[in-house]
This record gives sequence, C-alpha cells and structure tokens, in this order.
Amino acid sequence: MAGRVRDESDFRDRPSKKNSRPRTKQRPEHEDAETGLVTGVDRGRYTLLLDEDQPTERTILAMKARELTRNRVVCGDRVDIVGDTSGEDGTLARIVRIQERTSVLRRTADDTDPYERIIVANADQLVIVTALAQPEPRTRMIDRCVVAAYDAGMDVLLCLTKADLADATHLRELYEPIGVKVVVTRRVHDVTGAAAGQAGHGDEPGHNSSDTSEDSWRIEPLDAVRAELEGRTSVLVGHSGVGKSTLVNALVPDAYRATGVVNDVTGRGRHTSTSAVALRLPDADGNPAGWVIDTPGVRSFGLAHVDVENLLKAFDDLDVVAEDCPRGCTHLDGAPDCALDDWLESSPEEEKAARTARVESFRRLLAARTGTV
Ligand SMILES: Nc1nc2c(ncn2[C@@H]2O[C@H](COP(=O)(O)OP(=O)(O)OP(=O)(O)O)[C@@H](O)[C@H]2O)c(=O)[nH]1
Ligand SMILES: [Zn+2]
Repeated sequence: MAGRVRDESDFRDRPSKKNSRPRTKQRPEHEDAETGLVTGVDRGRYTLLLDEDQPTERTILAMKARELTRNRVVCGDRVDIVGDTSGEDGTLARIVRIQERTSVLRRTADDTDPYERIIVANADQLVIVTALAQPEPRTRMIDRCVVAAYDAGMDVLLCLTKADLADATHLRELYEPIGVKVVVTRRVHDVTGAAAGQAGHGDEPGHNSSDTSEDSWRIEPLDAVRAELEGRTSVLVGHSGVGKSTLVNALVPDAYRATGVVNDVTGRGRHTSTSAVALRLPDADGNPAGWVIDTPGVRSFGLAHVDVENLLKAFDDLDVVAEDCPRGCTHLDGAPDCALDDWLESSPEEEKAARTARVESFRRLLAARTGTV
C-alpha cells in the first residue's frame, strides 16, 4: 500500500487556537523509551510483549500516557513505552507513542456502535472463517469482509470449515478469481484418540455422556492452514459457530487453556472479552512463526468509510481500465460510459469468461459496500 496510513491522529492532532496555552515545559521526547507490541486491550489496560524473540522477552501491562488520551491504541500496534517495564506483578508502564502503522483494519459506525473504529493495526492478512454448513455460508458477509480487507491493503484468506458436511466448490469458484486464497478444512475422526486435546471448546470428546474415546477428532489439513499463516500477522474473523475457536485452539495449542484465558486485570474469562487478542503462532516445531489475532467481537463490518478507488487498487487489471471512466464513475452495473463495460464488450472471445468474472465480482463487492444488494 502506498503512502502513510490515515488514522485518528491526522485530524485530532491539529493545533487548536482555543487550546494553545503554552506548556510551561516541553515534554521530553522519551528517548529512553522501549518498544512493545500490543497483544491485548481491556478497558484502558494494554498487554504488551517486549523484546520479542529475545532472552529478555516478557509480557507487561501498560496504560496510555495523558498525551495519548484521545488516540486509540489497538491490538497489533507497536508502541513506545516508559516507566517500569519490568513486567513484575503490580507494575504498570506508560505508552507514550504509537509507531506508524503499516495497515489499519477499520469498521464504520453501524447500528450497534456509533463510532468508526480501528479494529487491528499492522496486520497483513484477513482470514475469513466460514463454515460450509451449520451455519450456512453467507456470501454477502464474506464480500463485506473482503472489501474491508482490500480497503486496508490486506490479503484475504478464506478458510472454509466443516468440509466433512458440505462441498466447497461453489465458494471456491466465487472467490478465487478475485485473488482470495482458499483453504478448506474438515473434521476427521481420530481412532487413536491421540488428538483429543485438539477438540474445540464445548464439544470436547469425553465431556458428552454419549461420547466414547472413538469420538476423538482433529481438524485437517492443519499444515495447509499454518502454511498460509506463517511469517504473517493474520486477523481472524467469523460468525459464532463456524469453528473459529476450534481452529485457533488447533493452531495455537495453549491459546485458551481449558478454562479460557483469564484476563490479567479483570480476572474475567476470555469468553466475556470482545476485544482482539494477538496469539503467537508456533510452527510445526513449536518456534514462533507469526501472529494470529483473534477478534471475538468482530462479526461484521460497517463499510461506509471505504473508498472506491482503494477497492479498485485490489483489482490491478480493472484499475488500469477504469482510468478511462468518466469522472466520478460509480463503476456499478449500468453506470453511464463505464469503461469496464467497454472492456467486456471489446474482449477477445477466449478472455470473455475471465473478464466477466472479474468485473462481476468487483461490482458485487462495490454493491456490498454500499448496501445495494
Ligand atoms: N462437522 C464439523 N464440526 C466442526 C468443525 N469445526 C468445528 N466444528 C464444531 O462446530 C461447533 C462450533 O465450533 P467453535 O469452534 O466453537 O465455533 P466458533 O466459531 O469459535 O464459535 P463461538 O465459540 O461461538 O465464537 C463445535 O461444536 C465444533 O466442534 C468441522 O470442521 N466439522
Ligand atoms: Zn467506471
């Protein structure tokens, strides 16, 4: 993605005349600040990882310094901190700076939340977890997630779960032409019972009176999913019941121990949290191999903020064609003199099907954004 990422500070940091009472003393630049990664946020308390991958690696708690009061710090942010960064019990460091973000996944105000919010920073991939059945896949919801990701300059991985219940062909055909990578997972019975620990919460083998040890199961192919996540920072979204927790537990075995992660500050269980949590993905040998950001509260995106031009950038071929569109062209079906239509009409026969799929998909995403579907 080109240029700097927009964020709240772009409009909030403007000097205001009314508020220009000079400070008696310029705050020091915090040159001694350390840098940490925000892995969790809960009511003004931030969990940070310091000295990632070093022998001194540690988790600490911090709060925002006063000068950052109006800036949102989110999961995935890299921040500068001062104060007691030992991580010892009872210590609380101070976040004094948010480092420049490489990406910002955001959602616009919707009925349940009146504010535009940044959900996650610095992620490079959005993983949309969708069940092939139970619950039925909803393509409009997938489209909306794709739009949010492309707007943020992120790649999209569509993870289709429960392939043991239904076929993935149709969804594959719908999304692969628009640059979405697709992985398909299924539940397989594990007669040895060796993978019992991999079972999802609420459905653990042996916990149900009708279960026998033959009912142990695991998710496959886990390696294929892991391969798509390694070396990246991925945000997972998905509706309740699609198997997202099952997948996270399988990929990050100690993610949410039996009782769930208990929040350091509130002591409440993980299941009550609605904010994103960054989990370190281990590779097959258990070495750190990327980040998985689970977003329990994010099930849809308000998309009013999305810029058509940004979305178009995710479609290189169409972006070039649309340069010939009239100013302000909506590129939607029926838009007067839209160059995309000329491109289809003038298509060589052998390219017609592929071009049509591209334009139709792009228009479907545009419509999903504006809510005209
Ligand atoms: N048949 C089948 N069931 C699965 C598969 N993956 C998960 N499940 C089951 O689907 C149900 C929901 O899975 P969860 O992992 O709890 O779903 P979730 O998306 O985390 O949903 P919430 O916990 O409500 O947010 C559980 O009973 C899982 O055992 C799969 O690949 N096939
Ligand atoms: Zn156009």
